[in-house]
Amino acid sequence: MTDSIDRSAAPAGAAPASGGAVSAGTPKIAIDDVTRRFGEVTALQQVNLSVAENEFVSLVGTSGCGKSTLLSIIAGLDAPDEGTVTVSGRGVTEPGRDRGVVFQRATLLPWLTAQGNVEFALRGERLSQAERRDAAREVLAQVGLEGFEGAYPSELSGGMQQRVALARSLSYRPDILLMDEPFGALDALTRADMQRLLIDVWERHRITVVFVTHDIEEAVLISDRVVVMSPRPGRIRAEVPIALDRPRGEHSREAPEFRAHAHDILAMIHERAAQ
Ligand SMILES: Nc1ncnc2c1ncn2[C@@H]1O[C@H](COP(=O)(O)OP(=O)(O)OP(=O)(O)O)[C@@H](O)[C@H]1O
Repeated sequence: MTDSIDRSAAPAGAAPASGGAVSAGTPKIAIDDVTRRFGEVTALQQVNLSVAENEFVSLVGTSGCGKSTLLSIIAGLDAPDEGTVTVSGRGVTEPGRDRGVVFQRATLLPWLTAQGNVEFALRGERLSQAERRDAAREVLAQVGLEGFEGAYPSELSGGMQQRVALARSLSYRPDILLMDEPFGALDALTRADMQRLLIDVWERHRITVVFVTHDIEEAVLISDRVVVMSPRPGRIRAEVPIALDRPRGEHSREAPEFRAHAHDILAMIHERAAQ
């Protein structure tokens, strides 16, 4: 559990860190008292977090506060030493096609085209070759890659490669998208394009997203809720519901609430880092 000092220190507008109480209804993702240690390092200590269906939640915090570890545990790529994670009411023990994962590097298969990479992800589905081809084309079009189906990864820019990675994860229609700094390696303009794309995809698919980022403005722009983590040991410091109208876009940055949220979250991170 988050300690009482953390709760009382949360600025106005920040909900105290908590378990299932924040999200209404049955949580899509429930993280209960999760602890993960790597030798002497406690990457996560008794972390509690609920994510509602269709919610967009970002994890922010200084380097080493356990964001990637938490995401890996939800993905089933890592397991907690203590505590439980459930997705749609079922305990997570391994990766599954209900959860798509997008990392900072696109990790595409270099010998396959964009189309081939998406089709490869669909190989486990019961689809005819024609259905697989059509499904891949459709999802590539959704991420703005119409006309680039035949391009190989080496022929695509970093942003386009990330679009293919996103298409690949969306192709098998997961309930949940887990994204670890997916735009971290992109230049500022491409990053802004990708943020717009992700907002569009999320609004269209109404998928549940957990998104790790170092960029606080990015988190505020796209999230329903920003979870602020603190390091050594990794814990949830506060949960900040983002009071910005949707649909979001560049105009959202002009809203006074945008500045206020970004300011508050930055203050929380720095305050903790200085301790
Ligand atoms: N496989 C591992 N073996 C040993 N230590 C690990 C391992 N994975 C993570 N850690 C440690 O656990 C802590 C949390 O790491 P994690 O990568 O989850 O943090 P993070 O918040 O995602 O950091 P960053 O923002 O730099 O990616 C760090 O101290 C890290 O060194």
